[in-house]
Parts: sequence; C-alpha cells; structure tokens
Amino acid sequence: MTHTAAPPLLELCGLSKRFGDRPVLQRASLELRQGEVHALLGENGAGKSTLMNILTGVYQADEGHILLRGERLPVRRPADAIAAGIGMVHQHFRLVERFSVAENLLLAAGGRRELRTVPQAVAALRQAAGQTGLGIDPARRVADLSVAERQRVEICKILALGARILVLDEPTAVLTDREAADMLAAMNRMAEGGCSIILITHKLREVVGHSQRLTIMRQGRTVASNLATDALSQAAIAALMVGEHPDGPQRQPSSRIANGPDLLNTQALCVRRPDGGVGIVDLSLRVRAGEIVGVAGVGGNGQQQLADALLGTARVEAGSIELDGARVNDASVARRRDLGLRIIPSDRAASGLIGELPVADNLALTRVRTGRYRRWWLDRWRMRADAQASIAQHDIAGARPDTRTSLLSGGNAQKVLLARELDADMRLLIAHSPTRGLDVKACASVHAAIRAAAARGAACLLISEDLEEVLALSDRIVVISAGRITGECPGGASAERVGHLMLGTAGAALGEAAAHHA
Ligand SMILES: Nc1ncnc2c1ncn2[C@@H]1O[C@H](COP(=O)(O)OP(=O)(O)OP(=O)(O)O)[C@@H](O)[C@H]1O
Repeated sequence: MTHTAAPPLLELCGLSKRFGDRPVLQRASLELRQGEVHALLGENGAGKSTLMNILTGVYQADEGHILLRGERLPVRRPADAIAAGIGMVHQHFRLVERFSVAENLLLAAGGRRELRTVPQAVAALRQAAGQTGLGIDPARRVADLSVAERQRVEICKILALGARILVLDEPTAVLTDREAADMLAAMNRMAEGGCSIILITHKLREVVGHSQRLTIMRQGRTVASNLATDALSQAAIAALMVGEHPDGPQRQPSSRIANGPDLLNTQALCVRRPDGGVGIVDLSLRVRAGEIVGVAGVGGNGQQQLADALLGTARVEAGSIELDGARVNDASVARRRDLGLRIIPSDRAASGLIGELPVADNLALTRVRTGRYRRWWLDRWRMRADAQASIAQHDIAGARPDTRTSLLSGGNAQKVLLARELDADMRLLIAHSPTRGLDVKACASVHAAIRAAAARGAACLLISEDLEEVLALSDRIVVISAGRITGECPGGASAERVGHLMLGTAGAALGEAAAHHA
C-alpha cells in the first residue's frame, strides 16, 4: 500500500497546553493520512495522551488548531470529536460493568436516533465486529468479560458510533502475546477497510511491524514527524525517542549461581480465584537470596493468585509460604513487609498507588508505620525532602512532592511505585509485570534496579507475560500453566525452549477457559 499521494486526513497544528505553570505541549503537531496506521511515540510523560485528549475534546488547547480534510475542526468537547468520526480507546476502559455490551453502546450514543433501542445497538455492534474480526457478544455483562474482551467492546463501540479515525492508547499493554497479535491483526484490517489509526505504543516491534509512518514527541514537542516506518530499525527509533542510543532491555543471561539461603519457599500451595475457581494448585517454588526467578506463562494461569497469596491478600487453601524461614500463611501484609517483602503489582492503579494523594504521600505510605515521619505531628517537611530525592533519583518527569499522583503519566506513576518499593529494607521482591507501559529507557532502568537488588542479595520473583523480559532478567525460569509449575529451565535457555513449554500452557489455558464458560 502506498500513501505518498494521499492528502492529509487530519492535521494537528502547533498545539500547546499548560497545566498550571507547566507547559506540557509546546507547538506539537501530527499529520494523519487516510487508511494509515500512524505510530505516536515518545518517552513516558512526553505528552502523547495529552495531545490525543485535545483531539478527542477532553482538553482544550491553549494555542493551535485542528484541520480535518483541510477544514478547521473546532473540538470543544468529546461530543464534537465523536460527531466528526474521531474515537479513542483509552488505557483505562470507560465501560459500566453492570450493563451489557449493548447497553454500554446505548449509554455512549447519548440518545441519537439510530441508536435508541437494544436491537439497534446489537445490530450496530455485530456490524462493527464483522468489520474488524473482533468477536463480541452484545448481550454479555461487561463485568463478566476479560480485559481483552472489554477492549474489543471499546473498539466496536467507537466504530458503532461512527468513528473512522481511531486513537488506540497502548492497546496491547494489558494483553497476552496471543491476544496482542489478534489485536494488531484487527487493527490492520480496520486500516485496510478505510479507517485511519493513531497507535500509541512503547513496544517498538509493534511499530516496525504494524505502522506505515511515525511521529515522535519529546518533552511536549514533536521532534520527528511523518517518518516512513519501513526505513527505520527499532534501534534507530529508540535513539530518536530518547535523543541518544539507549540501552534497551538487553538479554543478560546470568552466570551467577545463587547459593544463598531460601528467602521464599512455597510448598504445595493452593489458592482459589475470587470466583471460587481454581487459581494455583500444588505449587512449590523456592527463590534464594541473590537470585532472580522468572515465572513465564500465558496470562490468567494463576499468576495473579500467586502474587496475591505471597503478598497476603488471598487466602491460602492448602500448603505453606515461608519468607526467610518464617511461615506466613496467615500473616498480615504489614508483617510480611516487616520481613522485607516488597511488591510491584501488575495493576498499579488498583493496588499500588492512591491516585488522589500527592506523590510525597504515596512514597511515604509504607514508611509511616516505621516511625520515620513521626514527631509531635506527621513530619511533612521530611516527607517532602524524601520525595524530592526519590523524584530526582528515579527521574520521575512531571512530579513534584505535592503533585496529585493521578495527574502523572502512566509510566511516571509506575516510577513512583518502584521508588517506594525498591528501598534499602527490601529482601524479597515480587515484580509482577514491572515494566508494563514503560518506555525503553525506563524499562532499562527498572531492569537494572532489579538486577542491582539481586546483586545486593535480595531474592526476586519476576512474574511476567512478556517472554523477552523473563529471558532478559532471570537466573532461572519456571513455566506456570493452569495454576501449576509445569517446567523449569536455566536462565540461558532459548526463547524456543521456553516458548514450547508455554505453548503447552496456552493449550491448557484455552481448555480451562472453555471449561469455565461451558
Ligand atoms: N490534568 C493534568 N494536570 C496536570 N498535569 C497533567 C495533567 N494531565 C497530564 N499532565 C502532565 O502532562 C505530562 C504529559 O502527560 P501525558 O499523559 O500526556 O504523557 P504520555 O506521553 O502519554 O506518557 P505515558 O507514555 O507515560 O502514558 C505529564 O508530566 C503529566 O504529569
């Protein structure tokens, strides 16, 4: 497909935006052609989401304008964008859980004539699903859908509302490899069918394989625009993004043989899912001091229950968990933290950070009970000073101690969490998808921090659905399938070998899912 002769469908021209005294966008621009997938790239906090929020009417630009087919398009509120055929699928879905898929479409349609009844919504959704190849069932309740299914609903919903320009904000960040491949295939089908797509992603292999052109932002400015993707390597794109040659997440198979004591030891552990289904079964696992053990597997095979049981938020049905020799089956989260357990949860918004609180408070949350901030009153001055130091050390862009955490970009919020958890008292780290949503440079620094923690003698359990990440970091790899450990490889194992073990996992997961729905 060649796009060179096509006129721009959409132009964002010199858009600027300040929040308070902070310029977040500075004359940023982007040009989208009919029928293309255009990747929008940039480090965490570069301003990508803000730019798209202006396009979709969530924010108003302070300066600049938008052209649609060469004509000025005023977008004062989200309804203006929808009326112009522009829709966005956000990182956090905007669906009402108690409603069915069709009811969610009716809600979003806001009473427009052709979408007032459930049969009309069902027909529109079926048509959108047919166009994209994304199967959805309009009658199902959103609460019963998986993350991947909810995402399909969001896409079909905006197509059913008439969107022909789609913004997909990190659509594969929350998906397993297989789901991500399906998603990307659907995206290409939509583009072939005439939709034009802006794809925000941090995964450069997706950019190279699935977009025609790209725009790069850095610190609120557009630093490269309309580059043809097929002329660029992943390394060249990464260099353009950070303005230098970054150390990407590189594979460093360990030659260390950890022979420290077991800091984590689970024996025949069984944990149920919240819905009563099988979570993990008979799972025995040891992690020594100084060792990084990677848990590889297709998502939904018990990884969440394992992390919850170790942290102390899921009940242990049978078996035992020992932290540094102490049995903690029934111990509180606080007691486990006292033993040096730290966790980077997979969903920072749900279980790691409190969005309404300032950054300084989130950083101090777990330290308050150590007495560090106790005087006659809470020592806010010390909290601020500690926060300032953490922000500088972890390079948390856009943050001051008093910034509301929910206002940080996704990647920078993750850095707040890491700054809090990777403290000097950490002895055992559970890192569950620790680099989800992080840019190349931030990924490299998280990986370096985990390696450094292990080198200092911490035991690290890395639970990740990203095989590259598991291979890059682990001294030893175990594969989890249907809640059991089904294989083990040394750190230097090939991707093929681990992949084969995981393929067995995929079959089991599908079987389990089918049984679950039967
Ligand atoms: N409503 C707001 N008030 C104040 N600051 C904000 C607001 N929304 C965004 N920001 C700031 O604007 C900057 C750009 O954020 P944005 O979410 O656009 O970045 P991004 O490129 O999408 O990052 P990521 O890849 O991490 O999602 C960040 O520093 C963020 O803290």
